[in-house]
Amino acid sequence: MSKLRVAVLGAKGRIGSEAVKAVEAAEDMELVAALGRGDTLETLAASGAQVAVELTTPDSVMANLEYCVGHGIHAVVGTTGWTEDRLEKLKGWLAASPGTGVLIAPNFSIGAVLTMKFAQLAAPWFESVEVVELHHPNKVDAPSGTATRTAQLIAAARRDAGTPPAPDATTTALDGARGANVDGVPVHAVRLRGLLAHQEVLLGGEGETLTIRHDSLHHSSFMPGILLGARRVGSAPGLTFGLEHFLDLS
Ligand SMILES: NC(=O)c1ccc[n+]([C@@H]2O[C@H](COP(=O)([O-])OP(=O)(O)OC[C@H]3O[C@@H](n4cnc5c(N)ncnc54)[C@H](O)[C@@H]3O)[C@@H](O)[C@H]2O)c1
Ligand SMILES: O=C(O)C1=N[C@H](C(=O)O)CCC1
Repeated sequence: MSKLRVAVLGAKGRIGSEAVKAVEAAEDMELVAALGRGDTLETLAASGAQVAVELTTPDSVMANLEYCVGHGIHAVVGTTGWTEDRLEKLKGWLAASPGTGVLIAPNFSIGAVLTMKFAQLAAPWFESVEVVELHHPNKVDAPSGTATRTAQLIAAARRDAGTPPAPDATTTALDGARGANVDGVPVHAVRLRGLLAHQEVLLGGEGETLTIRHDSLHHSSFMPGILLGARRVGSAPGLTFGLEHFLDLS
């Protein structure tokens, strides 16, 4: 059987370099290109890549995806920075390239995907909910893509269930003291040397609290999700947002 031809964008980065190793080690895949900043995207088409794994930076991801989708190359995207505007633009490119698939995964680790699922399930049952994400200090964006998505899913679950807003008597606060407001859910971002990627969802009700915590201790935690995404994305034309859709969790 022929191997899946995979390219990695952001190949010299923290997660990209790990993805290069994972693709090289996968028996059903061939690494056909490994691009860093400044390398020409034409290498992708010339290499015959079927899937591009996009692990660059929020300022690079759109141009890379425009090229991939325009050339019918499926993409598995871990890069953060997704706004409604960006998603609409991407959907426009995909509409013009029927058959091409893009998976955007705010987090490729199974534990983080399950954290989001558990948080969604628990959110309507507690008066209060806040998200704390903790990352390495080299991370350029805050809050994390995972925390933003988690808060959005929590907010949607509470809205669907008719849960009232969380109580909060704060009338005076230093800027930022109550975190960022993501769809009404406070999200707090910690940057600390020694950490990689961690998240807590704190839920509180009368006389009880529930804490859902996930820790990615090594970039290897993201690799099974990336490889799964690369294997599945070609059979999922259009945009898929969230690895859970390939895990049959939703
Ligand atoms: N979804 C997930 O599970 C997951 C996990 C970890 C990191 N991330 C995200 O992945 C992205 C990368 O994270 P990182 O920690 O590896 O960052 P990093 O800065 O270590 O790596 C990014 C790399 O991309 C390169 N790059 C920038 N523009 C490029 C371009 N146009 N073409 C090719 N390469 C380019 C940079 O030079 C750098 O080497 C971030 O957005 C991060 O939040 C996602
Ligand atoms: O290290 C990073 O940067 C990470 N980014 C993603 C995010 O913003 O959620 C996933 C976790 C690691």
